[in-house]
Parts: sequence; structure tokens; C-alpha cells
Amino acid sequence: MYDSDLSLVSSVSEPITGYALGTKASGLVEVLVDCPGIQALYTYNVPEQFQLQIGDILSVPLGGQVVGGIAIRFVDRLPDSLAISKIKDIEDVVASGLFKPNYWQWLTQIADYYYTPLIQVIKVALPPGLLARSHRRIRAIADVNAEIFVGDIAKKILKLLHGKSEKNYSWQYIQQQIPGARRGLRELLDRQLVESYLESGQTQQPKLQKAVILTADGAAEDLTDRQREIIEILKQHDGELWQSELLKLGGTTSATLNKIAEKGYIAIVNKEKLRSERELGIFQQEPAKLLTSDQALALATIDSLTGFARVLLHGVTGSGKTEVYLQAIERILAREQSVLVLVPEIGLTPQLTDRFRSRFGDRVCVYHSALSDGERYDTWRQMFDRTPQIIIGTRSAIFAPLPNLGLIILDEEHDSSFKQDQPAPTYQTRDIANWRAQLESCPLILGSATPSLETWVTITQNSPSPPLSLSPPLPLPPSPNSQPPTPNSHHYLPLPTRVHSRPLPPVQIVDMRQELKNNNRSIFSRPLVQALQQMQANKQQGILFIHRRGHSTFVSCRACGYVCECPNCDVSLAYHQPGTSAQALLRCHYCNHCQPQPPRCPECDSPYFKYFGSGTQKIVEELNQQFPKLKCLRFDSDTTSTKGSHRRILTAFVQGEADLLVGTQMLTKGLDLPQVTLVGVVAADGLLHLSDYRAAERTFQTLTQVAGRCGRGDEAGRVIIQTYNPEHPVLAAVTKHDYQAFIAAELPERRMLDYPPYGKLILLRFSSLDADAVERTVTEIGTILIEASIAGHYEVLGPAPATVMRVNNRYRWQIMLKYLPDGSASLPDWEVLRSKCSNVVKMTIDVDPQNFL
Ligand SMILES: Nc1ncnc2c1ncn2[C@@H]1O[C@H](COP(=O)(O)OP(=O)(O)OP(=O)(O)O)[C@@H](O)[C@H]1O
Ligand SMILES: [Zn+2]
Ligand SMILES: [Zn+2]
Repeated sequence: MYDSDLSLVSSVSEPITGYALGTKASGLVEVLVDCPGIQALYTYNVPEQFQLQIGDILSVPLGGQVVGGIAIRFVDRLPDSLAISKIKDIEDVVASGLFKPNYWQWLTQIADYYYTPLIQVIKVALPPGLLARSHRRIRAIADVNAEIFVGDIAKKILKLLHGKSEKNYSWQYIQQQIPGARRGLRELLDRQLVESYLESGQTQQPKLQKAVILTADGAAEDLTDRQREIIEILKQHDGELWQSELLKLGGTTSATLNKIAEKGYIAIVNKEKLRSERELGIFQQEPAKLLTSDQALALATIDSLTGFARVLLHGVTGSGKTEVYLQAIERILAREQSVLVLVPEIGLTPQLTDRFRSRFGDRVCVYHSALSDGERYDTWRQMFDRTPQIIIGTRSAIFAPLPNLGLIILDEEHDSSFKQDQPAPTYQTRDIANWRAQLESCPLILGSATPSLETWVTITQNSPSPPLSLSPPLPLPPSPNSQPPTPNSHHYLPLPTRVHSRPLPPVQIVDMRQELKNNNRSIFSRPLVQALQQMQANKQQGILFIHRRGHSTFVSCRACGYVCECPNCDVSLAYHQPGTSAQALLRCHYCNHCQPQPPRCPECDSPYFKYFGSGTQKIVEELNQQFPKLKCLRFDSDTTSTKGSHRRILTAFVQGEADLLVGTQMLTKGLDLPQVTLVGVVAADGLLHLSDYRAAERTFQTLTQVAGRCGRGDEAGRVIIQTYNPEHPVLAAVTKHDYQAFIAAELPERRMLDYPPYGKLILLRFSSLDADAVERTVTEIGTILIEASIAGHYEVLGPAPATVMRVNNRYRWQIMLKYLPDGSASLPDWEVLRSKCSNVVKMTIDVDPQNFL
């Protein structure tokens, strides 16, 4: 091992053919090194004395330093540009077995499928600074007499270590004290006189907090009634609570606690409080519910699964899918395994996590990308503990490196937020979860009232007892990365009715053209007005849903027609009124540019503006005018932008502080509010007219989900959908809650045009600050692709400018490739295409795209 120029000895090693995973005694290994400014894969030699496993934490030499790294994969040859003599040895294996080798195999699979360099997948998967936060320490493990057999520098190190009672120092300190310490350390490590280990860094000192622990039991006579009550509360929480929570629950003071402690019944100790959202049990324990027969049938199948299986839990809204998850999880935990639960949006999770916590207490842990780095890091450390646990999170939680995964659940699996549009890898959580379940040999449960067509087709064509499929099956070859389904690995589990046989709410379609003919110019139809009045008279609650696209509201000058536009993008600015007193803002939904609403028109100085569109704010204003006594709460991105605001608004609503919850998309997802009896949809038209091939599917899913929010309690619900397109076939399926009818109409259309789930799509996105450069590039690449497409058996759509061409001053173009997944297509070499992009044009590859804006 020697030091020389960094660029000579190591190389970013993408891509090398012929790599292997698993354990290997010696050879070449690619290591993810982590030091400020660099995060890349470098190749190292593994000396014979190491039994290296993929995923091991290493220390490796890098440009004169020793840094942390993770062994990513074994390679059997070097890139041509690198000579074997230039390769350095790894220095040490610091921690072994934290990651399972198949975790890295899975990341490699993702990199391959999404045409993304492995390093970019790793960046998405690992919390930032995982290694930088960890410091290397050295500890003496042998008797001091061993000194006589080693060289001078090694002797000095041993002496230093033995001079301290704990016999350990940080590697950094040792290097400061002893010049050339590295050579000595190598010798000591080789002769196993010292060991090196990782310790979390200074910046990540564990947070300590006071916890109260029950130490003695019995109704002792020396306690007052008040003190006994507090002991009782502790008992109900398994004898341990954070002091702050006990003070709250017991309505008591720390002085009282100190008195009980003095009498020896409790101990107040400093405990590490992990910066995860895991809390010690302030939730009332809730027992498992008695299952309905459909739920019991579904659970029985899930329980019987051994090894990999893909399960579709197709339950209508309010059918009790969550209860099935909870009871399935209980059995997995009993087998000492952990569970991953993925949900679409974090706005959903307060209610859902509450339900999980009241069943499983502090074994539930919330993980999502909005956590701070410290919180993410802590959650990771705790996963490595191996205690069986439940991680609930949004799509990035699929990367949680749980060592003993027993089940993965995707709730609301149809939801578009499970797809990452950017940055690369543009993964579909549903698919990568499927691969992970295969590698882990555990079941994957996909739950929805409105399954995605992809899931429906895959399950129904492979399930041993397929549901009545209304269209003749067409073989759908598995995606390149998945293994062919083994018999009985796919299961369709229906929950066709709501719990307690509650009916699904009747859905009424209101023709807004007719309203106009009858001289009703309001945004509320007469049936909706009546329903709102009735709801208020009966002291019931309702939900009003507004489908809002980013630029649906805008401001225009009444005198000259001037429209405020974003300086960076080709869109008008949307109007926001954060609160009644706050200043009105204009915001761009593409680049987030924000400016105050000007008091006068910048063109003609007129003070009069007209406000177009119907955002939640405007609807609430209208409601206040028409129904002065109706109390409304807004539930949209303006009102839920601060931490905890979702929970605050929902709690206020549940406590009856408002009659109507007015909001956007986030209302449609999984809310379970039994007191809601009315759901209104202000205009279905925005949904119906979305301009991509999924418009019908999205409309059906959104409207069915929002309709499903009512009538979940003892009182029956009703749904009113306003539209200018009452004859639209999707609306007919929504009215009858008829998923099968929707599928029967939609699948043949997709097949006819070779759209997913039958065909496959790859979207190439190009962007540049230079409008001419990007246009020239896409034209050239488009020509190449079109020429190659016949021999390659794929179809080229475009090049075309993106719907909004300029965003954040970047000009955007797209080319779409469409092909059949039957193996006949031979796709272009992406690197050749990329080489056609000058350095001012960026090209990204979106595999299985969902967002075409
Ligand atoms: N077996 C049962 N007995 C009594 N109540 C139940 C049972 N199962 C579920 N519930 C209750 O029924 C309600 C609806 O259940 P849940 O929210 O799980 O439905 P869901 O299928 O997830 O609906 P959605 O798809 O609309 O979110 C909940 O309040 C739940 O507590
Ligand atoms: Zn004007
Ligand atoms: Zn903008």
C-alpha cells in the first residue's frame, strides 16, 4: 500500500462487467467512500486475511487519508485505464453484517432497470453522511507484553492505548500523537493486537431525556392516593414513560415524581432519545378487532404464505384493509421479523400511524424524506438493532435496510406518489418493492380500492383463483428484472363490502350545463346547495373536493387584460391568500417563484384585478357568502405547509370545530372520519381532461376514493359530483362503484394503443438554459431514434416540447419510446445518445413514466 495521486490509484468504476455478490476471501472490491466533497465508487484490493462481505463497513486509504467506506460489490477485473499495481489494499473491516448482501444486489438491480449509475441509487438509498458521521476508534485487545514482538511505531501505539483505562482512542488522536502511525496500526491489526470500530460522531451525540421507570410494585402504604395513581399509569405503559409524558398523563409535577423516587418506587434516569418520531407509548392500547368473514379469509391466506408472494388486497373504501394489515403484522412480529408499510403521503400518516401505534406502541417508527438528517440517521441506527419493528413511511422508506424483513405493505398502491419523477433513479416503488420481496423471500401486499391497471393485470393473470376478469387475458411478460412468477405466488384477496355491511354511498352526477340554463351562475349547483343545507341542519359534517392543477388560478387586470406571469417559466402565477389578514401572494407552481400581488397593474396602472379559477381559498370565500353560518376549514398545500398542521386541522375537524373540510387531492387519501356524511366534488372536468393516457384511470381512482370518504360511520352518506360532461363513461363507473366495468372499458383501449400495462414506455427528457441548443440536440437524437426504430422494434413519439416548455428558465423537450415487453425490442444505447448532448443539454431517462408535464 502506498500513497500517490488520488486520480491515479482509484477510479469511478461505472460500469464494469462481471461482478459478483456475496462473501469473498480476496480479490477486487468496489467501495463507496465517503469524505467531504467526494462520494463515489473506488476499486480496492482485498488482502487475503480479510473475510469480506458485501455491505461491510470498511476503512480505506484515499489520497493520504483513511476514510470510511462500504463494500458495494466484488469485481473480477479492472477498467482498462487502471493498472493492478495502482490498486490499494483496504485497510480494515470495521463493522460486518450491518447490511445484508442482497440489499446491494437489489440496489444494483434498480440501477440496471432505471439506467442509472449505481452511485446515484446509493445516494437515494442511504441517509446523507452515514459514514461521515461515524468515527473510527482503535482499542487494544491484547496484553501489554505483546509489545516486544512488534515494531517501534506499533509499540508506541500500544503504549498509548494501554495508558488509558478504557484502552481506546480515536484514530485521529492516535495519528496526531504518533507520526507515521498508520504503518504501526497495520501491523497491530494484522497480528490482532488491536481492533478498530466505528463510533457515531460528535455531531450526532445521542439526545438524552428523562425517563421514569417503575422499580417496585405493590400497593404500598407509604404512598398517597395521588402517588399510587401515578404508579398505576406507569404500570399501564409497561412500567416506563418519558417524564414529560408522565407529567402530562398524570397531571402531576416533577416534585411529586421526585418524592415517589425517594421512596424507591420509581427511578428517574437519563435515556437516549432517538431523534426518530418513535415515542414511548402515550397511545391507549387498542385490541385487535373481530374480523368480518372477508377480512378473516384474506388474513388466513396472508398467514399461510411462506416466502415470496404478491398479494392484491382489493377492498372497497371502508372495507377494513387497515385491520387486515394490523393483524397480519402482529404475526410477523411474533416471528421476530420486521415490517415495512409504505403510504402515499405524509399528510395521511398522522391518522394511520396513530392506529398503528395504538396497536403496536413504540415498535412503530416513522421514516420519510422530510425528517432532518439527524432523525434519519437515528432511525437507521435503530434499524440495525434487529429488534422486530414496523417502519411506516413514504416512498423513500422502501430503502430502509431492515435486517430481518418479513412483510412489505403498500397501502393505496395505485397512488401516483409512489413513482419518483426526478432525480434518477425514476423508480416505481411498487416494482422495486416487488424485487425486494423476491430477494427477501417475503410477501408483498398491495392494498387499494382502485388498484392500478398494472397490478390488476399482473395479479389476475398469475393468480391461482383469478377474479372474474371481464376481458380475455393477454399474456403480459414479466419485466426484465423480475423472475417469472412461481405457481401460487400471486393472490387476489377481495373485500367486496364495507365493514358492518354499511352501504357504499349513492353518487349523484349534476349537469352544470343544465344549471347554467336554469340561470344558476354560482359554482354550487342547486342539489349541492340543498345537500349542504341539509347537512348543516342535521349537524353532520362534509368534505368538499376541488381538483386543482398548479396554474388553475390566475390574476388578470380588468382594464387591459394583463396576466401576471412567472419570470422564469411559461405559466401564469397562481393566486394565494395564506390567511384573511396576510398579504396575497402570487406563486409559480413550477419553480416556486413567489412575489406579492402588485397593488396596481404593471402595464396600465389600473387598481382593479379579476381573479380567475377556483382554488380552495376562492371556494371558501364563496361558501362564506352563500352560507354565512357554515364553518369551513381549508385542507390544502397552503394550510398544511408547517409541521404538524395536517394533524391540527384534522383534529379540529374531528372535534366538530367546522362543518366542512374544503381541500384538494390530499383529502382523497385514506381519511377515515366516521362522522362525514356528504362529499361534494366541485368540478370533475379538470380531471377528465388531463392530457395523458392515464386520465381515465386517474379520474376513476380519485373520484372513487373521494366518494369513499363518506358514510363510514353509522349514518349513511351521499356524494354529489358536478360536471359539464355528465355522459363521460368513467363517471358512470364511479356512480356504480364499479371497478370491473371501468377495467372492462379501459383495458381494451390500452391494448389497442400498446400503452401500459401491455406496452412499455421510456420518456427521454431534455432540458437546457439554451433554447436553440436543446432543440438542435433533440432534433438530432430524434432522427437517430426514428431511423433505428424499425430494426429496434420500438415506436418513437416526438420530439416535442414539454407541455410547459420553459420552467425555471430551462427549455424542455421530450421524446417517448414505446415498445412491447415481449423481448423483441432492442433499445438504443443510452450512452451513445447522451454523448450527442453537449454539456449545456441535460438528458434524463424516465423508465415507466407517469408524469408527462
Ligand atoms: N372487523 C372490524 N370490525 C369493526 N370495525 C372495523 C373492522 N375492520 C375495520 N373496522 C373499522 O372500519 C373503518 C374502515 O376501515 P379502514 O379505514 O381500514 O378501511 P379501508 O379499507 O382502509 O378504507 P379506505 O380504502 O377507504 O382507506 C375503520 O374505522 C376501522 O376501524
Ligand atoms: Zn392593466
Ligand atoms: Zn416559475
